[in-house]
Amino acid sequence: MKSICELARLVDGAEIIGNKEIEIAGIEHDSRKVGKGTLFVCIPGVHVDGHQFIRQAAVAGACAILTTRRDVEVPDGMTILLVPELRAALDAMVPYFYDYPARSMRIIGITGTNGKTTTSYITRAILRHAGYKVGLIGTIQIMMEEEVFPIHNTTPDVVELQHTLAIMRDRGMDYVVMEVSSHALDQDRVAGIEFDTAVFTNLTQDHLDYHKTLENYMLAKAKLFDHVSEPGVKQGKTAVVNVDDAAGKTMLAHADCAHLTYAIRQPADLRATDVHVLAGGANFTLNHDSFGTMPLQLHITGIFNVYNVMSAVGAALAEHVSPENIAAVLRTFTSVPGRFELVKAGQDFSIIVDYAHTPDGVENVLRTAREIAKKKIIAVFGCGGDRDRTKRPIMGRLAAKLADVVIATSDNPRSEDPESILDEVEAGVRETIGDKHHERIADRREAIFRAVELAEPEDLVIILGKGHENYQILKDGTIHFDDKEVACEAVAARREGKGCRHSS
Ligand SMILES: CC(=O)N[C@H]1[C@@H](OP(=O)(O)OP(=O)(O)OC[C@H]2O[C@@H](n3ccc(=O)[nH]c3=O)[C@H](O)[C@@H]2O)O[C@H](CO)[C@@H](O)[C@@H]1O[C@H](C)C(=O)N[C@@H](C)C(=O)N[C@H](CCC(=O)O)C(=O)O
Ligand SMILES: Nc1ncnc2c1ncn2[C@@H]1O[C@H](COP(=O)(O)OP(=O)(O)OP(=O)(O)O)[C@@H](O)[C@H]1O
Ligand SMILES: N[C@H](CCC[C@H](N)C(=O)O)C(=O)O
Ligand SMILES: [Mg+2]
Repeated sequence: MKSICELARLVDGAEIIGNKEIEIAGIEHDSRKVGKGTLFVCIPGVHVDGHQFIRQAAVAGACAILTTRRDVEVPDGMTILLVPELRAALDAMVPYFYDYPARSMRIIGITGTNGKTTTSYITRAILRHAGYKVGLIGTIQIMMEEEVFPIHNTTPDVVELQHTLAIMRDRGMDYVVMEVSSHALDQDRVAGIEFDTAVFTNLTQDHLDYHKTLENYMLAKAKLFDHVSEPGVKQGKTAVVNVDDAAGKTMLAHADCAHLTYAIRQPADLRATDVHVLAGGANFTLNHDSFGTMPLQLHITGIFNVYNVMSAVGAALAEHVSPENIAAVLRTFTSVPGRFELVKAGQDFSIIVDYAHTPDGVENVLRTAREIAKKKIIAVFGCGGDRDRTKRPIMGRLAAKLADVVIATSDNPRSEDPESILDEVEAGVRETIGDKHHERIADRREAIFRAVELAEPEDLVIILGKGHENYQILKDGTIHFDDKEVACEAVAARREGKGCRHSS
């Protein structure tokens, strides 16, 4: 509980209209989450204006609203906390409301186009093996030790994030490992968080719909390193940076703290040498002054995962985890849901489900697939709607170049027409295809069934873009959809000589 006056004092120019004596029991910007004594934050969003939900919030128990609009109408008895700028007000008030939870735990933030989720899972495993209680916040879910909670954004907004951190603190987490998306950095969702270790994985094209240029996108990522540089209550902060990536330099330039660099191709503090990518994993040697050399046989494969391992090891070293604990986890770590995940349904060919949804992701994953494939690669992939359109033909080109059979399909079309997305994907496919086998099937289920139907013994069917997702977002709503489930159904249907429509 905090008094509304306390909250108002945090914001220059704030004014309380109505009862000044009220106590605030919670802060929410979603009317559906409001309870008794809540301060309801009215956000004019992209889709709807939060001011429309004031009455609903009042019925649900909200005692006050936070707004920038003096002319707003509220039910009798409701207090208005009027501020000049909403985001700045939230950034000041919400961490204060929860007593700055991030100050009581060590926080590891991971940014970069690809590899954040994978790095976060490996880091979590290492820290837990070292005996710490770990919270995780990222694309797939929120975790507090073994307990799992749903999540809607990779990095939640400041209201949900601070609330989550407060619960983690109250449950005694020593560490929080969190993915920090470029949207979150641009929108200050991580305000009030003092990071102990900030990790940069890589920067390649994505989200140009939002950031417009790669430069803006890079500078948004660099804000994580501005955060880690800010003076605060924490000691011993470190920036862990991939210096094989050209943007690594920019991240380091923003990081006024200790640096721990990692690379395969460049000189760096932490290096992987003698890298061999195999079907079931990758063998390499890790080199760092603190332990000399560490020979490893990973159970996850692809050069990109060697980089993800180095990000996680860099974070663990920055947090002074012993090399023995690190090695023990790397030798046993098997998978991250939906990332290069093998689907075993008794078939005589391989099926892999992967979350590659950027040009770099598609390229990395298909190159890895090529290294391990015994026969043909049949790739099923699409591009999300309401997202960076410029990546569509590029992903089409890469799939056509690196797979033997391409089946272009829908990812999450969201509000867009699936066929128009496919037109843009196909433009890239056609440029590159030569005489390769190419099909276009908008229905993702049919596309997966078709790939399975086409597969011959020892082929590799690779289904890209949706990984762990168990839904598909269509214009008319969201349906249950799970690539792994559908792939298993397709194998079963093929065995029984049935088609796609018979087994749903
Ligand atoms: C562009 C963007 O960042 N949009 C975010 C924004 O949504 P919005 O502006 O559309 O909000 P809105 O739906 O119009 O709602 C406005 C207000 O009305 C409220 N409302 C709405 C309905 C209702 O019944 N009652 C109610 O009170 C909402 O809670 C909100 O406060 O505010 C929402 C609440 O915080 C976010 O969930 C939403 O993220 C959307 C879902 C999104 O897709 N974001 C993507 C682009 C994103 O942020 N992605 C990155 C990951 C990228 C990566 O890892 O590659 C991420 O961190 O997830
Ligand atoms: N280090 C990497 N470099 C390039 N591609 C990668 C890397 N790690 C993973 N990938 C590819 O990107 C996909 C997504 O990986 P992951 O979920 O770890 O990334 P992410 O950064 O969390 O993505 P998102 O931004 O959607 O949350 C993987 O399924 C794989 O295809
Ligand atoms: N964090 C990414 C995830 C993309 C996943 C892909 N399946 C899609 O829907 O485009 C985004 O929101 O752009
Ligand atoms: Mg992620």
